[in-house]
Amino acid sequence: MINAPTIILVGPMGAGKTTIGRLLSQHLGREFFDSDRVIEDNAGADIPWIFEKEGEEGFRRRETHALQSMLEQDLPPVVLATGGGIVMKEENRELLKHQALVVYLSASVNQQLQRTSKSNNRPLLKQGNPKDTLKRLFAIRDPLYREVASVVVETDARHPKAVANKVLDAIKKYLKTEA
Ligand SMILES: Nc1ncnc2c1ncn2[C@@H]1O[C@H](COP(=O)(O)OP(=O)(O)OP(=O)(O)O)[C@@H](O)[C@H]1O
Ligand SMILES: O=C(O)C1=C[C@@H](O)[C@@H](O)[C@H](O)C1
Ligand SMILES: [Mg+2]
Repeated sequence: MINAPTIILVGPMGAGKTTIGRLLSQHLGREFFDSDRVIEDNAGADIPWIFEKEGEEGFRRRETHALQSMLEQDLPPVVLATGGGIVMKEENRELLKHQALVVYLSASVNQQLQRTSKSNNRPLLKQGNPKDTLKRLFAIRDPLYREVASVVVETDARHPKAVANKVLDAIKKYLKTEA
């Protein structure tokens, strides 16, 4: 068991934040949350519906609200997976940097493309060519993920369990250097 604050996973669509977050929470005996699910539960609607009715701007407002309310609650430390665009707002980045231990799960654009190709629930990948979109988002967001993260873990060509173990090792190493 490790004595870490709330662990927040950031990274692009298909990096595996939801998948790895769930594995980490099981390993650590912590509760698991996913900001995308919290937004959907609060809205009583799914993400494609929110994008359609309220635009990306409406979704981002809901995302900030979900992040704030998760971090403001006096919960024991949890594992929180976030949506790929959480780093786009400066106020979110400030919350992430100061209120949690942030792990950036990185993945190449080809790997992101492969992992997102089977599902239909990411509205940003429904407009135009998904590979071009992922490339464009990567160029904007990679520096922002790095800005907020204490730990960066590369996920390409690794089984989810191997990624989760790598994250745990990286967190332990980080906490030792911080002590
Ligand atoms: N390390 C991995 N190896 C193989 N497949 C993976 C790995 N990590 C995740 N996947 C698969 O990739 C798909 C996307 O993963 P996941 O939903 O966890 O990504 P995400 O980062 O949460 O994306 P989003 O930002 O859209 O929420 C899932 O089908 C998952 O099973
Ligand atoms: O990368 C993004 O901007 C997004 C990623 C998903 O997790 C969802 O939060 C939503 O589809 C937007
Ligand atoms: Mg997810």
